[in-house]
Amino acid sequence: MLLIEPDAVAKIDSACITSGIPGFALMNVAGRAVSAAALRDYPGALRYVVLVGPGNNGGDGYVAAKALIEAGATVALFRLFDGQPTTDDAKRAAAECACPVQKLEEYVPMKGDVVIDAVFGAGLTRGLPASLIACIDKVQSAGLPVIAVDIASGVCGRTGRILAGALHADLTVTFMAPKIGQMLLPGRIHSGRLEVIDIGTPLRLLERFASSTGINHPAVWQIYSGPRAADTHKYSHGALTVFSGGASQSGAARLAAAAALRAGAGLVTIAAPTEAMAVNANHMTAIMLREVDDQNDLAQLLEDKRLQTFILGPGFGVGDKARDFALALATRRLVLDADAITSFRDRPEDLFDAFALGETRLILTPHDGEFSRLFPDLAANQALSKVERAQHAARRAHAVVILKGADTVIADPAGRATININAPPSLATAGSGDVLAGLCGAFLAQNYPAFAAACAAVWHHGDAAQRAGAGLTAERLINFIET
Ligand SMILES: NC(=O)C1=CN([C@@H]2O[C@H](COP(=O)(O)OP(=O)(O)OC[C@H]3O[C@@H](n4cnc5c(N)ncnc54)[C@H](O)[C@@H]3O)[C@@H](O)[C@H]2O)[C@@H](O)CC1
Ligand SMILES: [K+]
Repeated sequence: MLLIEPDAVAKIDSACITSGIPGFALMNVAGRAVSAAALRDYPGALRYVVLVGPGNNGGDGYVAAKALIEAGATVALFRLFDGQPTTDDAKRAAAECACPVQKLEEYVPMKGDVVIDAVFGAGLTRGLPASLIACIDKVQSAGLPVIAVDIASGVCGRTGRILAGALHADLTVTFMAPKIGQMLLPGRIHSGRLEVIDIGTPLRLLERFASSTGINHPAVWQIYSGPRAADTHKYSHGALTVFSGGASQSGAARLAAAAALRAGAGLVTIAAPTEAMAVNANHMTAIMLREVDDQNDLAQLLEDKRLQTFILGPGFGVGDKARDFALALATRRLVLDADAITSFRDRPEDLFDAFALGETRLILTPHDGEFSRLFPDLAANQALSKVERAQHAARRAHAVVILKGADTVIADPAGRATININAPPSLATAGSGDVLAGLCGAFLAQNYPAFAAACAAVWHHGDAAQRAGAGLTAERLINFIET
């Protein structure tokens, strides 16, 4: 699904005007859509309270207030102090709205009020004024329902961050396409339910100005996921090797391996050190086992050219061995997770250089902590959104980066990115990351390009968790993977 950045809103607006679609016509559709949503969702409201700001977001608010009055509703309109309309369209909308204007400071919440937030939209450039923050506190502590126009005031449409105070909306009526800041946290939480209204912007303009970031969706990998041919062979469906840690840390590799098998990898092998052979053998049936202690053993293993895909990290332990193994695997496809990521803390460029040439074949799966060990400067840069951090990291590492969290972002070195939105909070459970690494390996082994493999893995991870429901454990999650 398309996403847009706040900067694009103004560009689309002026391109519409050039195409003969006046901005005021768009504003009219937008404002009327807000009014319709308010009447539909809150037909029992005693009063609709419209809060308006100085720009076109305020303009939408005047249009909504006018439409609500025409529908016979009781409406009160409060304007941000110093918030006289500044744009021609907003001036016209204000002039056409018969509702008396009061100062924002004068608003006293009453039971039965439904608040419509049309103070700031895509044009918010700095933290909210004190009078608005005070008003937000009043609204929020009165527990009134809030409908945000385009985006909840105070949420940055690019980063999803709160610049200084922000409303919590129950419903956001947004226009053209969702904004990136409505998909990233905490902006997604502040948006409440999101309704996207087509206000008549031509699709060609939307596509021209849309972000290279989209919502993660099966369309990204669909073309690689067709049914297996009748003459299929387990090697043609991907031989995947997962490295196990020592005897007491081998569970993580088994979770990854089991998830990979479930997600369609043809042949899954655990490569374990001698001390972990027995424990792995006792816990596995369909998964093969191979003894690999050191670099010599690994070199021997790599002589088998059918083995093209590897997972290194879950339960593996931090240190030289993880680093040496990763570098030895640099000509193959590799999912680098957990401890193996941390192992490059002191010399991340060794890893990045090793995978610099040829097709993208490295997938990194850091959570925030691991990310900050490999990319400390990007992690500390508060100006960057989570999407931008992942994009910069992917370019630098010549890798697909899965920056995990409740709003996982997947980015590739070419600048493509998706934001995943199907993961329930229950996924924050021990071993869940190992299952994700296994899914990445499974799709990579089935010859999906790295970006498609990562997107598919993250989506199926969330999808399985949704179907598994409450009481989620990593073992249970694997049983709900359906590809
Ligand atoms: N295609 C379009 O572009 C359309 C845009 N529409 C609406 O227009 C909105 C964007 O309009 P604008 O670009 O006018 O942006 P806003 O309505 O968000 O407001 C921008 C104004 O607020 C001021 N401002 C920004 N941050 C401030 C702060 N912290 N304190 C005080 N003042 C601040 C700016 O100087 C500017 O005057 C969208 O969100 C949407 O609601 C709709 O009318 C439909 C069509
Ligand atoms: K708003």
